[in-house]
Amino acid sequence: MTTIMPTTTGYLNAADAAALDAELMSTPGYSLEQLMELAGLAVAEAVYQAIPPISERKRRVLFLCGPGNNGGDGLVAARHLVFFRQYDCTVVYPKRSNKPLFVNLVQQCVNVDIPFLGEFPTTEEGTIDDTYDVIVDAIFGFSFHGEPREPFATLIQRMIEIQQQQDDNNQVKILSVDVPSGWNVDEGDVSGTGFVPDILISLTTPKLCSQNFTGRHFIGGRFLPPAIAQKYNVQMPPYPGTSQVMEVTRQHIEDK
Ligand SMILES: NC(=O)C1=CN([C@@H]2O[C@H](COP(=O)(O)OP(=O)(O)OC[C@H]3O[C@@H](n4cnc5c(N)ncnc54)[C@H](O)[C@@H]3O)[C@@H](O)[C@H]2O)[C@@H](O)CC1
Ligand SMILES: [K+]
Repeated sequence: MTTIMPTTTGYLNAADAAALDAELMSTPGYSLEQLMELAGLAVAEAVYQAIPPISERKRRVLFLCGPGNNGGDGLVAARHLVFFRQYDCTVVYPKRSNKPLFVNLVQQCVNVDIPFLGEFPTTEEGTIDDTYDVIVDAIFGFSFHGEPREPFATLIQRMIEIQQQQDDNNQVKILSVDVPSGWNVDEGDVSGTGFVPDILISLTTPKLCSQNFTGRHFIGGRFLPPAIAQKYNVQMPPYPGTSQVMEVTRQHIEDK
């Protein structure tokens, strides 16, 4: 893991995360397409670092994509991982947005032969398919509130079932994008789903819910202008070289 200096980020609550996002896209600023492309590239890079390629075969990656921009980050990441070459990606995208941005992102995935499913894949015997190396949870991000509704509640339940049926080796890793889906953005798993990902990639800066997260934690989103960072009292981590992500520890995040 890269060691970082104690110049690092704090935690953002849901309201500030949404305000920061809006500010990034205020005029003149970034477009949503730009930010999503960079966010998705960071997610792909985090997958690559956490579950690196192996020589025997391609890694299998299952993306669970929700109805909003968190799901869009997943669509972008799936495409980038295919271009990284050692990964086979499958996308579960049950509630497709008809906005042009999302229609295009889906088509870009189809163009690189990524299969799309409407629900969590099962085996020929009808059991849950747990033969993936990694599941990317891109269901809900910082705009999630309340209790998860269907069909996404079932997707979250499937991730929990896969974790429960694994032995200590934990073959299938689960990587959540920005917020573990089903968690309250400020308070964490208050509805008691029991879902805890192995890996989290926080975009721009960690959200409050990740304060007690003890798994591997990456930060991505290398696009924060200094004035906005200062306004929200957050800092970009010192990303190494050309990397879009940086792995951090809880202490790094809190040592402001
Ligand atoms: N600031 C950043 O760094 C960027 C953030 N992006 C991503 O955008 C995300 C936020 O995107 P959005 O604001 O679109 O929101 P989300 O993707 O968090 O989710 C919103 C969607 O979920 C639905 N929803 C909310 N609560 C629900 C519930 N209880 N049951 C079922 N459905 C529910 C809403 O109706 C809406 O369709 C971030 O978390 C991040 O992943 C990137 O795409 C762009 C850059
Ligand atoms: K998520």
